[in-house]
Amino acid sequence: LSLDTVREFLTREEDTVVFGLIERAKHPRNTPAYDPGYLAGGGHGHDASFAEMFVRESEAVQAKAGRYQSLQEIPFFPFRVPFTLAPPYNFTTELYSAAALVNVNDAIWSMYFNELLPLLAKNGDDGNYAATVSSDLVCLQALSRRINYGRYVAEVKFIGDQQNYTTLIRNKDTDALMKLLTSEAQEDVVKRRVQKKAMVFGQNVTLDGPVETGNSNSSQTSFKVDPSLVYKLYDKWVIPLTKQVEVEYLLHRLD
Ligand SMILES: C=C(O[C@@H]1C=C(C(=O)O)C=C[C@H]1O)C(=O)O
Repeated sequence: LSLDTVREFLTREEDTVVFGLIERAKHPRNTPAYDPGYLAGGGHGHDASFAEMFVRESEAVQAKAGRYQSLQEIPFFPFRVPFTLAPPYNFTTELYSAAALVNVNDAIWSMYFNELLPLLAKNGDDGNYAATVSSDLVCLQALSRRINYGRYVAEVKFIGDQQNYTTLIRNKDTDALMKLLTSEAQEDVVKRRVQKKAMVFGQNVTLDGPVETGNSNSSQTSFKVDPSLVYKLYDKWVIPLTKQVEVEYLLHRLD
C-alpha cells in the first residue's frame, strides 16, 4: 500500500462511479420506488421503500456469497448472514483492526437519495422499478467503496508521517488532522478528471464524423450525465465524505 497505489484505486473507481451514474440516468425518477407508502399500500407488510427492500435483500445474497469478507466492501445493512456460497479467501489485512470498519454509509445513503438522485434522473415514471433500483444499488456500492476507501488512504498517510499524526490523534485535534491529510492540488485533479470522464464516457457514439472531442460544437453536444453534476458530486460530497472517513479512521488509529 502506497499513496500512488491508493490513488490508482480511487482513479479506477471513478470509472465505476461515472458508468453507474450513466446507467441510472437512463431511467426516469420513478418516485414510487422510493416512497415507503408504495409497498405498505400493496399490503406487503414492509415499512421500507422498495429501494431499501431491494438493497437489503441484494446485500443479503451478496453477503452469503462472501462479498463483505473483503474489507473493501461495507454493506448498508449490516447483518450477520453466514457466508456459505463459496470457499473463504484469505484477504490480506492492510487496515488497523480497531479502525477498519469506520464508514459513512448512512451519510452516503441520504446524500444519494435526497440530493443526488433528484439532480441525476429526469422526471417521469415508467414502472421499471426493479431495473431502476438495481442501478441505484450499483451506484451506492461504487460510492461506498470509493468514499470508505478513505480508510486505506488514511492508513498510508499515517504510516508516512507517524509522528505528526500521532500527536494530533492523541490531542483529538480533528481540524488539524483534516488539514494535514488534505491535498488541495490532488482534489482539483480528481474533480477535473471526473468531469472529463463524464464527457468521454457519456457522449453519443455514432459512425459519422470523428469521435466527439468536446471542444468542437460543444453547444450541440449532449452528455448522458451532465459533466458539471459529476464535478459537483465529487466537490460537495464524495471528497468531503472521503476526508471524513480519513479523520474518523485516524481517530481510532491508536486505540
Ligand atoms: C484521497 C486523498 O485524500 C484527500 C481526499 C481526496 C479525495 O477524496 O479525492 C483528495 C486529496 C486529499 O485532500 C488523497 O490524498 O488522495
